Amino acid sequence: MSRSAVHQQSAGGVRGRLRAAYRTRQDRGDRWGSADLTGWWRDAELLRDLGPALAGLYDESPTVVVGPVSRGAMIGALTAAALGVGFVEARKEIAQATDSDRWVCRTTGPDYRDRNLVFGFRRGLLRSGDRVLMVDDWADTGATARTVRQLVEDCGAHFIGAACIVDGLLDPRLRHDLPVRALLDVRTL
Ligand SMILES: O=P(O)(O)OC[C@H]1O[C@H](OP(=O)(O)OP(=O)(O)O)[C@H](O)[C@@H]1O
Ligand SMILES: Nc1ncnc2[nH]cnc12
Repeated sequence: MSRSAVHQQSAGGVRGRLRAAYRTRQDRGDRWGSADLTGWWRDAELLRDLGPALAGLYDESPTVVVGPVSRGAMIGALTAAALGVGFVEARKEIAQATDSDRWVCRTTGPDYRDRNLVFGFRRGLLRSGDRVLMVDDWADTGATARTVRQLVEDCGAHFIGAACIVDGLLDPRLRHDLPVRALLDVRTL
């Protein structure tokens, strides 16, 4: 059985527990409400099991994990620890320390809140031979995942794909094209 097939079996329990701990916060008259993910991080067993479950979404072994701040960085670090590889934050504030401190930066297309955000990290954190797994909690427009993919490719590294907790992709083609894999489909929450 492949690595992802083995992991997918054990991820079955994680999926059920994620659904049970998820809440939509909604006032009367509010059509959509907002997603409350805090229960996922508050549950010690879920927190322990999330990294291995996300790590198992792809068979290809990464050499490094990249996670966009803030929630992508938190669960990205859990996933990197489960895989035994290092972790790179994709930061929203570019904090170049000196003129010689080279960063790679890219601006997203409109994200789920219609923002164009600048993401980046120190150029030296990725090598051209790296195989990179991106981790995030949620994919919606895919703008964040697309931008991280560009940053990885700017470094000459290989983008394996995005491993997310929730697939809420508005454009289903991105699932294959980026690619994006997730533990939960938004319609099952
Ligand atoms: O597919 P997209 O439309 O790009 O949306 C996905 C991004 O949106 C959320 O981040 P958010 O900006 O809410 O940041 P946070 O993790 O700091 O809360 C989420 O963590 C993803 O990074
Ligand atoms: N609808 C949503 N709820 C919470 N986080 C998100 N990130 C992107 N879309 C989101």
